[in-house]
Amino acid sequence: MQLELNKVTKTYRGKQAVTDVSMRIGPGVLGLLGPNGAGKSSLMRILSTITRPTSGTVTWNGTDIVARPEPLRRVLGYLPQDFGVYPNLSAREFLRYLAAVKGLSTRSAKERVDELLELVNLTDTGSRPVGKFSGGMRQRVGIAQALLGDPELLVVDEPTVGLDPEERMRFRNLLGDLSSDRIVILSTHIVSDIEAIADDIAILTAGELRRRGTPEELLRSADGLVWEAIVPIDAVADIRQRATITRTVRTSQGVRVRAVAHTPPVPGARPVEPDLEDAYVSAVHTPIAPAGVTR
Ligand SMILES: Nc1ncnc2c1ncn2[C@@H]1O[C@H](COP(=O)(O)OP(=O)(O)OP(=O)(O)O)[C@@H](O)[C@H]1O
Repeated sequence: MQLELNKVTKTYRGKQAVTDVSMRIGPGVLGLLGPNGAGKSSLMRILSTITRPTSGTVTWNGTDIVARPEPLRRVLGYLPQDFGVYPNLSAREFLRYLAAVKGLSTRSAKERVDELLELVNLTDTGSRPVGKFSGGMRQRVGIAQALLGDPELLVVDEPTVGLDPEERMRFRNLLGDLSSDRIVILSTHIVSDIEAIADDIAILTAGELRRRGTPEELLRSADGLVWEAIVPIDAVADIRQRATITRTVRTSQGVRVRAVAHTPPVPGARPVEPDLEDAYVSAVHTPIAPAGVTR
């Protein structure tokens, strides 16, 4: 089970959305992290064979997915960012309909849909119209439809947008559970979405792969770049000129500022251990990946 990208580039009318991305992806959860407009959806649409790369190649177990998309499509589950439902159908009807479109026989569709409703915890609400579902419930229908064919490759594009904190957590756990025997690629701009479940993280900015590694490797890449200081409130704007602020907390002595920078952003700032959020910010704001971090 291996997906390999080699110098993948996507250009829309002269504008580059993805530039020269090369990665080898194996089983487990790959968290694709990047700010809005970084090219995550474009990359995921390419991996899902919805869009072709402008140049570069993608292979699935050695087979080029542009020249021969079928082997990948047979084992692919895809939850797009703008997943649409038929609001008047129940979750059960909707999933059975999609199973029929996928070519499952009526009998196996019935069994598979019941199994999936159970897996995403919608058995009790499976007969209600999807239009009446909360965002989290709809996303769970989305995951169920992506799992209809028991995919080896599951691609989910920003699945936690619009979910409340509890739904986010449930959704993350579900994706984590699904990753044991398949490749799960999950895109997000929120570090905490992938922190607990991704053993492999790729950070994309302005179409380019800035970092790739395990959470530990990414943390190491931000070593020596994270600072904390307590400053008067009117000094915060000044720090912002010299560093990327990742957090501010008001305290009785002033504002505790946490910032990413190559040098102390104010005299007396103390170096602190990076967390994944710091590592992400430093990757986005540091143009060149240190040696050894890009796989
Ligand atoms: N079909 C398209 N036509 C023209 N430009 C596009 C198209 N799709 C994406 N883009 C542009 O390509 C760049 C990357 O967009 P993409 O949607 O891939 O990024 P993203 O990281 O998924 O961001 P978001 O989370 O905001 O969707 C953006 O500048 C976007 O405007």
